[in-house]
Amino acid sequence: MIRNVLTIAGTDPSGGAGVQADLKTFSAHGTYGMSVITALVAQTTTGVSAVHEVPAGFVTEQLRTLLDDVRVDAVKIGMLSDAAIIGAVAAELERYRLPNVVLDPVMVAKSGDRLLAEEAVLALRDELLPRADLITPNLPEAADLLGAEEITDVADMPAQAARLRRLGVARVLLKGGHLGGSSSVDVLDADGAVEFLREERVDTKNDHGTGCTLSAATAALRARRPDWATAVREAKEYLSGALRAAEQLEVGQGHGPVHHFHDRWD
Ligand SMILES: Nc1ncnc2c1ncn2[C@@H]1O[C@H](COP(=O)(O)OP(=O)(O)OP(=O)(O)O)[C@@H](O)[C@H]1O
Ligand SMILES: Cc1ncc(COP(=O)(O)O)c(N)n1
Repeated sequence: MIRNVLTIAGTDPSGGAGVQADLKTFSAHGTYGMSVITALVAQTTTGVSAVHEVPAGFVTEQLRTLLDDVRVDAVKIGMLSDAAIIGAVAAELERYRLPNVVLDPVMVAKSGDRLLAEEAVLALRDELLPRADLITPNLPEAADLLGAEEITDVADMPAQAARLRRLGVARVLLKGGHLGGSSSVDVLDADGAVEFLREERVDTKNDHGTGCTLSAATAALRARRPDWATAVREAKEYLSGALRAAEQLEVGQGHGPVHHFHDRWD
C-alpha cells in the first residue's frame, strides 16, 4: 500500500524549498504527497522578496477539510510564519492525533530572510516541540530554541541535542551543515542512542532547500520504515545524492535547488 505523507509549510515558486521541495521529495520516495500551505513566499534562488501569510483560521480549515477525508501516515512541518499559525497547527495535531510528525523548526532562509516572526520562537518551543516525534533544527535554530549561544564545534553537538530533548522533545536530529568542513555532520539523539551521521560535503552552490529535503525525506521514509534511525540515515543519503545530482540543473543565479531523483525507489 502506498503511504500518504503531508507537508505543512510555505511555498517557493522556484521549486527549491518549502512545499514544492517537500512534494518532490515525497514522490521520489514512492509516497503520495499532500500539502497544507501556511504562507505564500515570493522567493527564488537569490532570496525572499515578500511573504503573504495565510490566516491561521484558514490553515485550520485546510487541515480539517483534508484530515476528515484522508488517512495520513506521516507529517512534515516546515515554515509556520507566526504564533497564530503555530497554535492552529498544534491544535489540529492534537485533535487528529497525527502519527510520525517531523518538525523542521524553520526560522531564517539561507538568504538571511526571516521565515518565522522572532516573537513566535517561544510558541514553537512550548506548543509544537512536545507534539513532534522528531525535530530537525540547524545550529542557529537550536541556539534560539534553547536561548543559548550557537555552538561551533562538532564535539559539542551531542550535549546540545540532549538539551533540546530536555525541552520535552521525543527525538532530535541536530544538523551541522553550518559548521563547514570537508564532511557534513549531523547528530541523531533518538530512542536511547546518540549517533553521528557523516556524509562527504558536496562542493556545490546548489544548497537551497537542503533542510526541507532532509525533513521531508525523513517523514516519507518513516512512513515506510520500521524505525526512526533507519529513516534518518536513508534520508541523509538521499540528500547527498540530490546535492550531487544538482549539477544537472540550471535554475537561477543564486543558491540553486537540489535535484530529486526517482530511480532508487522503484
Ligand atoms: N554541501 C553539502 N554537502 C553535503 N551535505 C550538506 C551540504 N550542505 C548541507 N548539507 C546537509 O544538509 C542538511 C541541512 O543542512 P543545514 O545544517 O544547513 O540545515 P538548514 O540550515 O536547515 O538547511 P536549509 O538552510 O536548507 O533550511 C544537513 O544534513 C547537512 O549536513
Ligand atoms: C517556504 C520555505 N521554507 C523553508 C525554507 C528554508 O530553506 P533554505 O534555508 O534553504 O532557504 C525556505 N527558503 N522557504
